[in-house]
Amino acid sequence: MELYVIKIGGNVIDNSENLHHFLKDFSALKGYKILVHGGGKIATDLSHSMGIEPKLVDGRRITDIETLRVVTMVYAGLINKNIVAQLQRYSCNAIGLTGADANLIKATKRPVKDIDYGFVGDLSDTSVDEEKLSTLLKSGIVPVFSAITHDGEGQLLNTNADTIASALAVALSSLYEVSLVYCFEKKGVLLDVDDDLSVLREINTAEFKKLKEDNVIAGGMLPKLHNAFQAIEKGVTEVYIGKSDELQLLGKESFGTRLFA
Ligand SMILES: Nc1ncnc2c1ncn2[C@@H]1O[C@H](COP(=O)(O)OP(=O)(O)O)[C@@H](O)[C@H]1O
Ligand SMILES: CC(=O)N[C@@H](CCC(=O)OP(=O)(O)O)C(=O)O
Repeated sequence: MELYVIKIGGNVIDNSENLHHFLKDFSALKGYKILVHGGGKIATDLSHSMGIEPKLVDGRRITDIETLRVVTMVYAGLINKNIVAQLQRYSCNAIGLTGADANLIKATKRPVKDIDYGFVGDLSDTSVDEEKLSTLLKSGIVPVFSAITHDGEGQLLNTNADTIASALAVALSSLYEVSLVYCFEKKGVLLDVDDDLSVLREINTAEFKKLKEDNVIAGGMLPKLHNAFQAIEKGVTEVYIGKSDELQLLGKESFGTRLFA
């Protein structure tokens, strides 16, 4: 049985027109599906307006207790519930979740090494309860995960949404043929970040390494591809990175970049 795990990034969520276009196409996808959303840009903007200076290291947010409050409100509240309401409008019976709900994703607070990331959760191969998630899917419900997890001891944790999508895809690979799709505002992995026509239709691990060395791939694309390649190594059937308003092209050659081992 096939399952789509689709992640939508913060730049798309921040643009209501693009978000609606994406959610309409997501609703129209047939079969089992899970949506994972970020919202980093909105959390950053709101932090600024609350006088809390956002700090990110290699795309990961340093999450002190104040920041944890902001991201919980923004990701698990505002964004998650809006997305669920929009999906209901398109007759997609979604349920909005954090990892704490039904204990679906348990994380471990990142240990302090050179940097103290604060309340940031890391995932392991046993973090996801795939059996319980599968029960939800089989009852016709579409899970929508925000970037909030928990440690099982009462502590909420902020976890990168790309990582959550990858961990869900890997865990559910034992039960489904999983396609993991990262949707964002560009056409895929680009040779020139400002030119959508420069999209690479395929990349493998060796090419990724070379593109990294040549600084063709940078910023948020680095952890995204790292998560994506990990998913392939751990048994996910197919992984794509592509543009949020082209989801209807999924399964055709013209959608985004496909990753190979
Ligand atoms: N080679 C590349 N191809 C596409 N995007 C790239 C590339 N290198 C860097 N990027 C940047 O990575 C960003 C995506 O990462 P990020 O902002 O973390 O995504 P999201 O929040 O949607 O998960 C793009 O907006 C783009 O500016
Ligand atoms: C720990 C950590 O960095 N968490 C992320 C979670 C949100 C996210 O991943 O959002 P995008 O997909 O929009 O980047 C953050 O707070 O930015």
